Amino acid sequence: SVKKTKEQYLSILWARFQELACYVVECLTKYGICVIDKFLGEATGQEILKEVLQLKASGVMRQGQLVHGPSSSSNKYIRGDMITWVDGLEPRSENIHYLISCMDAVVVQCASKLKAYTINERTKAMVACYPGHRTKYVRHVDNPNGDGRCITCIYYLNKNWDVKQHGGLLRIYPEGSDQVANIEPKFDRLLFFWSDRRNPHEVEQAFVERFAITVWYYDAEERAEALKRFKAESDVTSLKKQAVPLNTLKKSE
Ligand SMILES: O=C(O)CCC(=O)Nc1cc2ccccc2cn1
Ligand SMILES: [Mn+2]
Repeated sequence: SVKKTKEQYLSILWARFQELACYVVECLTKYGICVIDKFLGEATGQEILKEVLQLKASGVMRQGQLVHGPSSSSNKYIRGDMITWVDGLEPRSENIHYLISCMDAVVVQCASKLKAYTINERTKAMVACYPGHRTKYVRHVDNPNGDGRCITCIYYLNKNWDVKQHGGLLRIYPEGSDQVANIEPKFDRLLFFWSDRRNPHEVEQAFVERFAITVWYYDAEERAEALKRFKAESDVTSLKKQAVPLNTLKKSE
């Protein structure tokens, strides 16, 4: 019956995410970075790309604002990405929602193996487009001051990407090492890295459109600390609003 096959499908998916999680935890622990290729397969990746292109066509994507900078023309020389935040429940976003659920399913399995963290929340998904014409993102740290984010998870959507022609290479400079990680923003590629000062990174100038979907996962303890600190400084509800509990593919579902 259909129900049977759906349950079988989900249990196969769940077993695969358990396997992936072991690899992710091993890589993160050893290198602080982990790349998984062919995460969802050609067809699903294609559907997600279609939904992202629709988002772009709908005009909701805005110039990425610097966290602490006024919006000025110089921004595009610091970060040229156009972004929009989605929770995947928007109309015509079923495949983006599926991607986020799969990211959550892998991270939930990792969480139980990452003793140093308690990961139970994440941001919404940030859909980013570098419009090309030499837009880039200067070297930065995602979470330099302990705002609670511990893992950055990026899914790339760029078919037949060739860095030599198209640019857009993500370069990560792991702290304390003279090695640089050069990550090509390849289609259906999933990337994890620690969000803190261990992983300064930059996006080299892109000559053609470059799409990615990013989710940041919170460590409960660091997040609680940050909220306490922010309570003194600003309206905490805005920060509270940003956190989403992980929507995992329940085994029983
Ligand atoms: O697309 C990539 O390969 C990575 C791009 C990247 O680092 N994006 C990014 C985007 C951000 C948006 C808001 C706040 C912090 C942010 C930090 N990093
Ligand atoms: Mn970043």
